[in-house]
Amino acid sequence: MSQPALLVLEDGRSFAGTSYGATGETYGEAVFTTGMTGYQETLTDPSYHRQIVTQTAPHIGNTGINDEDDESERIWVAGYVVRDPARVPSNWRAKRSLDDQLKSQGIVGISGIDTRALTRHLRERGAMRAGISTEILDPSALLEKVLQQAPMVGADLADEVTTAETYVVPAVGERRFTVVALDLGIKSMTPKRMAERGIEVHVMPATASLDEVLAVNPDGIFMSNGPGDPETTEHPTTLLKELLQRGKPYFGICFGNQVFGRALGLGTFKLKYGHRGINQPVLDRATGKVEITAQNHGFAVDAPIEETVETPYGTAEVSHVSLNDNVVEGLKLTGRDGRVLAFSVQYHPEAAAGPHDSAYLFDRFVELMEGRA
Ligand SMILES: NC(=O)CC[C@H](N)C(=O)O
Repeated sequence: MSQPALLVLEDGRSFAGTSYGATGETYGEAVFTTGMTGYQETLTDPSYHRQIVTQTAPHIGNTGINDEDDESERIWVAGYVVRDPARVPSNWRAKRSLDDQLKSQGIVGISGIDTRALTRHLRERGAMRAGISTEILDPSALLEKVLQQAPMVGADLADEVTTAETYVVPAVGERRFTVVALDLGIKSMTPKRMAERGIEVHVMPATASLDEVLAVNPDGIFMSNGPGDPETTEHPTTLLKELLQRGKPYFGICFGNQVFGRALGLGTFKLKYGHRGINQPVLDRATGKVEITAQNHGFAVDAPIEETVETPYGTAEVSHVSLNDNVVEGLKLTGRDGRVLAFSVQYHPEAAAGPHDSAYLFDRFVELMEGRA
């Protein structure tokens, strides 16, 4: 039997719908993603921790849940909003339905609401706190609880998603390089993309010390995607400064781009409603090429696009920009001899789910470690 559910946004707008997934109540930042496919990867991406995710694609759950596509060991979204869930999943890899998966992991969702109206509202007013409940069905009572929640600005969440212990993803074939990947909420596809290129990846907790990192004698350093406000990330930023000082090649993705920006002395800021989806156009300013990229970020680096920035480690510049709104999508650090020392992107070259236009960036990381970049 379908049970009623209520979604309330912090500005008082509310949507009445039907329970989807687990019953109960949940709170988080309401955001939307424009991915037409890849809901399994979205749900299990640790960067969505504490976010209530709305899918703009109206029909979700068609291919069920399989045993291969998880990006981590659990669903991380705080809540899930879909227009019209599939009643019967159908795919040769499907092991169970999305509804059952949400239920078994205790993820509260809502269906049957006008997700276009919700998305337009978030686009006009910005991402904001929200709550979903199957128990409190009075909008003003739920709103009261929404207003008690902590906002995303100022949220330091790496410790809540990072690995407890270091683990090693072995290189496929011959080991050519050793990389330390600081886990700020890493997606499982990222070390796989490196391993495919002969990189042995030591995935370390977000709290790993400089000594622990150097003990592995890494050829390169990587920092992952992850949830929360980059302005709160003190330890990874300090660690990265120390590693850049030592001339370690660096590659960062998403949160790793924001940490890199901060290590270079740049600021970060919250975007109105962020970039989430697998159809986001990005310009590579050096080549003039456009990539269609997978993205999931609510914050961005504040850097001058046309100018270079002198830093203690070299010259920094914006390498990639969003073609939708000119937001910084990549950074590059160059030494006095013109060689690239470190780089990062705000989007997801591991692209799970997503287009593979940006896979070349993992090759660029290899070239960086070979001293050829
Ligand atoms: N996917 C990510 O790494 C997101 C980074 C950061 N939490 C943001 O929202 O911008």
